[in-house]
Order: sequence, then structure tokens, then C-alpha cells
Amino acid sequence: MLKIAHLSKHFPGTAAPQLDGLSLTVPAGQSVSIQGASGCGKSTLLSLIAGFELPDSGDITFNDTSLIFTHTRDADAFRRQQLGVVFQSFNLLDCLSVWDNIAFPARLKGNPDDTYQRDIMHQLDIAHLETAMIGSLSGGEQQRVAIARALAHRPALLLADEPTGNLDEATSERVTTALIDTCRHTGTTLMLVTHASEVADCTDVSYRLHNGQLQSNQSAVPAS
Ligand SMILES: Nc1ncnc2c1ncn2[C@@H]1O[C@H](COP(=O)(O)OP(=O)(O)OP(=O)(O)O)[C@@H](O)[C@H]1O
Repeated sequence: MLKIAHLSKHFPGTAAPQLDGLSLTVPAGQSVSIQGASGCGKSTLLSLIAGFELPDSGDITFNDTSLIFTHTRDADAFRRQQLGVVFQSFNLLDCLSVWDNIAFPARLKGNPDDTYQRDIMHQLDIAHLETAMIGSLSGGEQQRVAIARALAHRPALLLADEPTGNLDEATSERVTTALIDTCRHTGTTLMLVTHASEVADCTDVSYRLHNGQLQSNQSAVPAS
């Protein structure tokens, strides 16, 4: 279970806090989408959960482990063992092939599985790109490689920042289905940030970030 309690973050020089006492509980295996205006703090929320930034105050726990890391090595270990991240900017390694990029986290973690990786690549329609180098791919292809990389090591928690931002409508639908179905199958807790209502509608629960707080798009209510 991912538990966020009274989380606040205000970057100096910005007019208002990005997060202002935000609380949310996500049961294990649930998928959650976060929508909201550009610049409202959606990526900041993912960065705090991933341990790339520290909050001003508040708590984040995943399966009772605090994600407010004081040592870099603890953050690194959590990310390596439990976390998949799809960054807005993909963060792929140009010097490696598509296959090796996707396999990289699973090799680090010690659970590479060629059959599983091939299945994910097939679902995302990138199986034919196995030997291609990153620099030769379109933005949409790179985005799908980044999603495959985040899924291939079966993370317990997956954070995806605009995972379909570079995709046409049909591909977006295929990728959203693959992402959410794979997470359901593996029991992965998924939090994705999106501007697309069609994507948000596919998750179990959907929220909107506004004035540093989450508002429910559906019947579920953020934990207080
Ligand atoms: N490391 C940082 N230092 C200073 N300000 C930052 C930092 N990271 C983000 N911000 C500011 O925090 C605000 C929220 O940024 P964030 O990237 O979280 O927005 P977002 O909701 O994800 O936007 P978008 O939908 O455009 O991607 C912005 O004003 C941004 O400039």
C-alpha cells in the first residue's frame, strides 16, 4: 500500500505551494491517475514518491517503508528493487540497444526474463525494434521503450509521467491497456500522470491536483 500523509512542497521562488498537505492512500495493485493544469505539481508529486526530491513536511510510505530517504543508498536500493519509473523525458541510454535498455533494470535487480520482456515488447508493438539503437527511434517509440523498461523487472510500484504524451490516439489506447493490464496482472501499484481523460478513465481511481490538494474525479476519497 502506498500511503501519503499531509505532504507539502513549495519550491522557493514559485507563487504557491506545489503540494499543500496532500494525503492519499493507494491499496496494493490499484491504478491511480492524476490530472491537473500544467505546472500544478503533478511531476513534483511523482518525484517526491520516487525519492528524487524531499518534501518540506509530511510522510510517504510504501508497504510500511518510509520513502523519505535520508541516505542516497537507501533511495537507490528502493528504486532498484521496487520501483519502475517512466520519465517525461524517457531517460534512455543512447549507448545501448532497445533490448538492453529494457533489460537494464531487471539485470540490476537480478530478475531478467527474456520471455516476459519479449511479451511486453510485443504488447507495446516494439518487438521489431529489439536491435535498434535509441537515437534511431521516434519520440513515440522511445516512449514505449521507456514503458517497457519500467515494466520488465516487475516493480511493486510504478510511476509514469505522461506515458502516452507522444503517442497517437490508437497507439495511446493500446499502450494504456498494456500498461494497466500488466500492472493488474503483476499486482503492481500504478500512479500515472496524464492530461488525457481517456487515459485517466482507464485507471481504477482518478484524481485532479488543484491548489496543492487532490480532488476525486470519482467516488473514491483521498485519505485524510
Ligand atoms: N526542482 C525544482 N526547482 C524549482 N522549481 C521547480 C522544481 N521542480 C518543479 N518546479 C516548479 O514547480 C511547479 C510544478 O512543476 P511540475 O513539473 O510538478 O508541474 P506539472 O504539473 O507536472 O506540469 P506539466 O503538466 O506541465 O508537466 C512549476 O512551477 C515548476 O517550475
